[in-house]
Parts: sequence; structure tokens; C-alpha cells
Amino acid sequence: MSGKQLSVVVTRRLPEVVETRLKELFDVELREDDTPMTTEQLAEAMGRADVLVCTITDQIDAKLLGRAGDQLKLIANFGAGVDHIDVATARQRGIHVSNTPGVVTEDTADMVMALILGVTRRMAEGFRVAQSDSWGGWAPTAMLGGRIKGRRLGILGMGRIGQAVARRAAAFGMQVHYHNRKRLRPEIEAELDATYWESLDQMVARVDILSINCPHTPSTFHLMNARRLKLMKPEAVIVNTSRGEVIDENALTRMLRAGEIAGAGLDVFERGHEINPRLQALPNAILLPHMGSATLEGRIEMGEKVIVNIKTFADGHRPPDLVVPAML
Ligand SMILES: O=CC(=O)O
Repeated sequence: MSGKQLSVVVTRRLPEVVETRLKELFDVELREDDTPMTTEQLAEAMGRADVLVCTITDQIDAKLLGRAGDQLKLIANFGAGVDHIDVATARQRGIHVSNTPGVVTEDTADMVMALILGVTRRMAEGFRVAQSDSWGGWAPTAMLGGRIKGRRLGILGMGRIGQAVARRAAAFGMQVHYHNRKRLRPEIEAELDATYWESLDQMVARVDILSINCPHTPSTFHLMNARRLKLMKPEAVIVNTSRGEVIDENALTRMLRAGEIAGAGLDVFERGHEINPRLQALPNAILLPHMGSATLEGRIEMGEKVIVNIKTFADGHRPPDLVVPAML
């Protein structure tokens, strides 16, 4: 099938160069305003598209997939995480799901370092002081944070992003520890100079900074539950650029308020963009609006990946970034 015969519906505005390329290649319907589609609009789109290009703001659950037309053959997600898509049900219905791995790695790892430094060096507090008229000038005892050189970093989830974080952390003189479902190959572990912990409990109890870099799946939901959070040292910091659901956010908020965990850098939240006001009120938490992978370069590369996945599929081949339930 040629690309022009494929009807492609895109659920969100994408960078202009990506939209232009999609128009050149496919019979594409682009979104006019930059808001997520309603469930009804999404269902209608799935009733007429051969290919749906969606994002994390679209909940593609079993109910919605049940309303998809027979012509829908590919859901090409613009993003790496696919926890908003019921991949198993899609597969049962013969609908392929693809994503955009790899291209978000470096930008997200940069944001992990920004959050580690931001929290340990109290950048949000400093920013607020400098913006106000209350700053009385430099003082030997003011705004004292902690040095990250020599600190133990625990990486939960040592996939592409976790490994990119490890490389950066090593350059900052941190000691890298990790927990992963599968241990890395010895040569990669040696190259990263990373210490493997089979027991997540034991690792979280020993690290100064914990970075969450695993995807959200049924087995990682609340992996950092109240019991595990309590194992962390009171002076430790937790950083999450993955998915909010991996941490029990209420438990974390309580512990941050009580000083049982020193600080947090969070780019993602358990209830999407509805941030817990008690978390917003905390001076020891830096909160960001899910912008870990938000660079123009990254977004364009994500668009290129989406296009390659659709094009390969249109040419009758398996999309290179096919997501299969066994991967999750
Ligand atoms: O969070 C961003 C992504 O999943 O790509």
C-alpha cells in the first residue's frame, strides 16, 4: 500500500516540520487546536483511521479499542512510554502498536541531572529568593546545599535512560548503583562502573539519591510504596522522570513534609497533570510539568520515528519500533 492510500489521524499538534512531512507522505488529518481529543473524538478517529498517531494524553483502553473500526491497523505512539495504551488488547484485535524509543534518552537523562542538582543545590529556593526583594546578599551560611561528588546514586531501571544517567553521574564523580529486572552484561556493567543490587530494598536503603528510570507497567506500579520509601535515608533525595505511578505519591508527600526524605525532583505525577497541592506547597520538592524529553530536537526525532514506523508498515513490513506485550 502506498502511504497516500493510508488514512492517518494525528491526535495532537506536533512540531511543524513533522506535520509538514506527514502531509507530504500520507493522507493525514492533523489536529487544529492543541488540546487532547475527548474520548468521543478519539473513538471517532479510531473508527475512521488506518493509522492513529497518539500521545500520552490519549487513554487508549480496552473499551475504546472495542470501538475501533476494522480498518485500524497501527497505533503509532508519539512517545516512548506506552502505559496509556492497552497493548495486549490492541494485539488481540490485530492492531499493531509502535513507539519512539531511543530518541528521548539523552534529553531525559539531562533532566535527571538537572533535577538532582536542582534539589541538592536548592535551586528552586534560590530562584525564588533572587526573584523577590528579600535577598540581602551573599552570606557564608546561606543556601547551603549538599555536594553530589562522592554521593551514591541508585538507578531504578537500567535501560537506555538509566544507562545515560549513569554515564553523566560518573562524570559528576558519583558512585553508581542500580537495580534492574535483568542484570546488565558484565562488560556494560564494567564500562559504567555500576554496582548491581538484586534486592531493591537493600539498594534504596543505601543510596543518597534515587532516580526512577523504569517504565510504568503493572509490575512497577507503586514499586516505591510507603514501605520502601521508609527504607530510604532521611537525608536522601528521590528523582522521578519516568511515570508518576511508580511512586506512591501520597506516601512520598507525607514523608517529605515530615522530613523523612530530604527532597524530591518530580517531572511526573500519579494523577497526570493534577498535582497534589500538598506537594506543590513543599519547599524541598522541585516539580516540573512533564518536560523531561521536551527539546525541539527530541520532538522532531520522535516525529521521524513515527513516520518511519508508519512508512515501514505501509510498505508491508513490521514497524521497527513495534511494542509487543511481552516487552512490558
Ligand atoms: O514521557 C515521555 C515519553 O514516554 O516519551
